[in-house]
Amino acid sequence: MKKFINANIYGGTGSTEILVEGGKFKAVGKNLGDAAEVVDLEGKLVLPPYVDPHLHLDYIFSGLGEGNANISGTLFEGIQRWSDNKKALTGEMVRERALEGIRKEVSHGVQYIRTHVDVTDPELTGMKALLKLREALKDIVTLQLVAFPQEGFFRYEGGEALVRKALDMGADAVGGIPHFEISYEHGVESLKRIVDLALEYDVMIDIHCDENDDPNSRFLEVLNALVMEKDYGEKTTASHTCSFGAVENSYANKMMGLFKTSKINFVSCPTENAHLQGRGDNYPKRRGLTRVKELLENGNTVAFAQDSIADYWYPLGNGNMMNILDNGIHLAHYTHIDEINKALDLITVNGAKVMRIDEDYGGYGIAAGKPANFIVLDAHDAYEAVRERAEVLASVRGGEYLFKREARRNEIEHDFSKY
Ligand SMILES: O=c1cc[nH]c(=O)[nH]1
Repeated sequence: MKKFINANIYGGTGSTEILVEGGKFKAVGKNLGDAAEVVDLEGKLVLPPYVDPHLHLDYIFSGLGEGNANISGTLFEGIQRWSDNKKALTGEMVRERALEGIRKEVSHGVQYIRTHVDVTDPELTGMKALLKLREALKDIVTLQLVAFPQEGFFRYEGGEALVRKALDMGADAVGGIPHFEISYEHGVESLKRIVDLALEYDVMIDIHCDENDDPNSRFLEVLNALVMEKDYGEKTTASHTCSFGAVENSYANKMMGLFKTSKINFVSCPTENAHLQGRGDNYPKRRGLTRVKELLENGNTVAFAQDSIADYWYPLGNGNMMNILDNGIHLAHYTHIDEINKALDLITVNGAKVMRIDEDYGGYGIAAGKPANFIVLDAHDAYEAVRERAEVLASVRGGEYLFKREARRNEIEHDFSKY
């Protein structure tokens, strides 16, 4: 039995001690009694592990070594360049890239990743490699795989059959990209078939949806209607939905009521979409984000995600979810003190809801009976953590350290008090 004392547990329960046994939380509270090993957390903030609910592990570093890998900085150039490049893709390349991406994310406190895997490839190279890693790495990180037809469910010849094949192989969710199909009708039809597939295979849905600035791009409306009718909103995620940040309020207000009914989830990728969107604008220039704050106020789950690391869509990124959060709350004006105090939800519990970790993966959160997975930040409360973009000092999985490091924040030696 191991006891962690002097913890400041995120969410304000007032509990300061955590008892761990057999890889699970045995108790969370105060004065919990003796344990063979006692770890003093010195009042640091303890929270469930970071969740990255949207990452392209098969693309990571594909854009490195090419200078500016995407000259226009647009989604469409990214897709074209990837399409050209992926012809040379091997399983070993995917394995190496994904492992490096996972290593980075885990070193920043992530323990749960939903990765979209491009299945518009007759060999399904990415899916095969990532299925192996999902199993091999399960004690370190939970990987959830989305069968994602990057070049189109219909637009890519045989796309639909490849999505089905990936589901047969064991993908956890089905994806789509209706705004990239060749017409609005094709996009709508792709969504209908994707929802049917999800019901047939009993898997979650995660759609790259309206990743553009076009206020008339209405695939979110269609997706929402389809899953609302089937009562499947809680198992569905609309990713990106950038165009919803460009629509008129009168339309958005109508949709908010429907989202409330369907309970559909949203994933926003603040750094990626600030980079990719607004490229056709002069000034004023759109921010590229969906209506994060308003959707949260509406009661829908919204989570932030990294999306890309040095690939054909985005030249930066390092798997640090605190960086994503910092960018996201600025771009979304989620900066009232009450919002900052709960902003960590966007990279923890909200992502966990999107991935259904509590329901389908044995539990998420710091409570008795759940897997003893948590992280410790170099801060004493949530406000300090977000303001300082606090570093992750430790990541614990199944009660054991994945890593532990010394705080670096105050490492400067100079004595400023003398001035
Ligand atoms: O943002 C992204 C990244 C990869 N692929 C997409 O379609 N969109």
